[in-house]
Amino acid sequence: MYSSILRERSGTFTGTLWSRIFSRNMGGGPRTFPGGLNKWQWKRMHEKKAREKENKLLDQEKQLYEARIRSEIRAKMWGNSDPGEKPTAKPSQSHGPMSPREHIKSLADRFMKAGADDLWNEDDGPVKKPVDNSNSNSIDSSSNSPIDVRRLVSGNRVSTGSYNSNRSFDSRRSRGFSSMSRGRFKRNESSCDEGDDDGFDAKKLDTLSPFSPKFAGKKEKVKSSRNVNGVIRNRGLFGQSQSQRKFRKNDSSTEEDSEDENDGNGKMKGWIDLRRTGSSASLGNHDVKLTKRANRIVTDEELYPPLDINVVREDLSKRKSLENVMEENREPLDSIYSGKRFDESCLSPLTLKALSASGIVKMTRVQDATLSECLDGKDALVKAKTGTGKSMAFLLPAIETVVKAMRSSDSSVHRVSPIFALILCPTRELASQIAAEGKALLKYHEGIGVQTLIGGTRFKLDQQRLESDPCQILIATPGRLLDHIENKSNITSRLMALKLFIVDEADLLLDLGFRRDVEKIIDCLPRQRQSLLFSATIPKEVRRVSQLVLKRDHSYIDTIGLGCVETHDKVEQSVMVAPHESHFHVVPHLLNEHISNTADYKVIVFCSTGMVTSLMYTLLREMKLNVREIHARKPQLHRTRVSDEFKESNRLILVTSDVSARGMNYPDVTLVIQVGIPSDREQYIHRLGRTGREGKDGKGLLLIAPWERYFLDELKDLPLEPVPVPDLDSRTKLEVDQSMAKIDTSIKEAAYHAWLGYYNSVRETGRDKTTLAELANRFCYSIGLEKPPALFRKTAVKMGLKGIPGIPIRK
Ligand SMILES: Nc1ncnc2c1ncn2[C@@H]1O[C@H](COP(=O)(O)OP(=O)(O)OP(=O)(O)O)[C@@H](O)[C@H]1O
Repeated sequence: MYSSILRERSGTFTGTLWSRIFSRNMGGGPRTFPGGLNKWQWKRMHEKKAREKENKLLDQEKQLYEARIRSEIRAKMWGNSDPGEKPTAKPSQSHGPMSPREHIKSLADRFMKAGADDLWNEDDGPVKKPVDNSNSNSIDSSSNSPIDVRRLVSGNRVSTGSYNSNRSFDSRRSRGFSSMSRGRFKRNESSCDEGDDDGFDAKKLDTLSPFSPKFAGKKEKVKSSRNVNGVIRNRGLFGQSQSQRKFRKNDSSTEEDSEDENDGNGKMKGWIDLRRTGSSASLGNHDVKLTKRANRIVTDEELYPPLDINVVREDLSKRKSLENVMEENREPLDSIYSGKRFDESCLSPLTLKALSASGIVKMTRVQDATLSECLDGKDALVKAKTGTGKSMAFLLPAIETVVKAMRSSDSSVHRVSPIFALILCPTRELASQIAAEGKALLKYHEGIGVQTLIGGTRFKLDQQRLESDPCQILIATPGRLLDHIENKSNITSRLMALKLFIVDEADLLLDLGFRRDVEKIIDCLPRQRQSLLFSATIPKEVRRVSQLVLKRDHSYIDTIGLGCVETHDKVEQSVMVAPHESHFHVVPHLLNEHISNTADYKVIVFCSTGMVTSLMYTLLREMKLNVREIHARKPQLHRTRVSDEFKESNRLILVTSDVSARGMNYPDVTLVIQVGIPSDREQYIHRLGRTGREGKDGKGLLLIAPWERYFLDELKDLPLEPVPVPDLDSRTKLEVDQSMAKIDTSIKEAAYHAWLGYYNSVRETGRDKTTLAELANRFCYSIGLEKPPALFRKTAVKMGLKGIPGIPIRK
């Protein structure tokens, strides 16, 4: 479904993780998985297993840590750093720590080397020599004065003023561990080791032993044993000791700071800080030497250092909340959104501002899947379900292309103002709708304009409009654009600067009806351009002819996925098979039923042709239903007005032909009724797609005659439920008959001719002309005509109906 994003490049499928998983698991492979699981159950099962595994690993890590602490403490008790060795009575002099002076000198040497900046970390700072007040013989007690390592080793850097400690710390931090991994590292690295531990406080121990519950409650005891020698190994590198925090606050330490550290609990800090002055990388071998400290006596308290269970809890809760945040951001599998935000993309700030002004934050799956590819300038053929934001998916790259082109192009080079992005779409209403969306996205981009070139308006007015207003993005229907190209308006020269060519509803525009026009338009465009084709349906033939527009190495981005249904799960689909004669009775009945069950109803009724639409509209209007009509025979002004009205309102019925089937975004349509078979499977999907947009619910009903059943074969992979023909009460029947009787005969005759023309053009029904004539006659009687109206001879010849019984010809 949505989350399966398949990319095909030059015949090979590549792409995101999911596309790879699906291309492996789904593409040509089984649709169900062991245990009869479907792919989502299979995926969820594996995600759960991964989580469990991760938790198990964390537990193991804790246990290992505890074991390690215990074994090291045991070793200290025996006076040997290696738990496996025999206990020794005296500390080994050969492994004693180097003196602080030596240590600092080695650090200084290392830190002063060219390019050693990045060896500094936030722990580099004022340290002082630890005071040996117990049995340690390994520390040089002669030097008591505080030592600022940074000052010591980087005097010249400080004096030149080029060293910014804070900046250095931040950059270090940003390169370093995440807080979680730091935390975990801290636990692993902070083990007890031999060495001076004078002044070593319980807080330090807290961070050392976070796991074993038997250590809890020993804190007080430890406080009383501060004079016990002991160093926390590497703790200074990753732990958050008090002195570190203090140091971070004021990295150029004062004498006062140092004095504080010299007394009481601060005694050991000096030594710890000294150890903290370099990363393990910076310390190199010196660090190794330091860890091999003289043995010392370990008290009971130290043997069982207090476990701060709160630290563990905090760690775990942090981890949990992180998981929760991730879980929250994860979109449900049937959501149209991907979870990615627009501000994570590289759209220009003004576009982002416009998006957020419209309340648009998250990308839909198709936008997420295509945006980076489109912004990279690659050609793409994109397939995504209806109402999932394809228009925005191509408008955003169009805007960014214009922004880039305007930034780089010298306006004096162009004699005429250039059009950088051209969008072709099949209908006038769709062009206007895309233009409106484009204008909203261009709200903050001054000097960038979007214009339409659509039929039904005056040619001259088009030209004036194009010249007076800025227009770098042009949205056009093929016929009208071709008119302009062929009439040698300056559109051809303006198109020479074109960078991006987009074809919306690409399968329709590359189909025979439009292909000629599209080919002629392409001939006028520069060859060096990016091209994008979008549609909710892309049959195989269209993939083949897409080469007309796209480069050979284009991407194929399919957010629906191989083998997945192209319609929305949330849209209930049903089919009703009723005799043709009863269709004009059934439709009002269904509408009345829906209206009484749905407070805010909004219904679209699709009819096969404009004239049949007109007849249906007139009938429903006669029956006092709140109804509007749009079809190609209506003047453009009427079409625009009705389209806008239907967008804004509810409790309205729109009767329409296929002019409204594609792309039209009428929000919150509750029911789509298709009367008679659509021209093909794709058209069924697009008509149905007027409901259930933006992930909402919807209903669709296909009403066909028994002889149209063959068409269901084309939809057999879609979840269509057969529903019975309703019992029509005599009152409704009478009401329909009376209303039909009131309708002008010319409307009915036109409807008959249109009906005949439509079914004659459908391959399956047009083959057998005699049967077609019989069916047409039945239709004719069902709409209240006494006899079929005659055809013009020329028309009959064209349709292959001349001489067919039941088809009268005009004398
Ligand atoms: N990221 C987004 N967040 C919220 N709403 C969005 C987003 N992207 C698009 N929309 C809205 O979703 C609606 C449907 O979008 P659009 O008409 O582009 O769908 P479509 O995929 O082109 O449909 P069709 O296949 O019918 O042409 C529009 O109202 C649009 O403004």
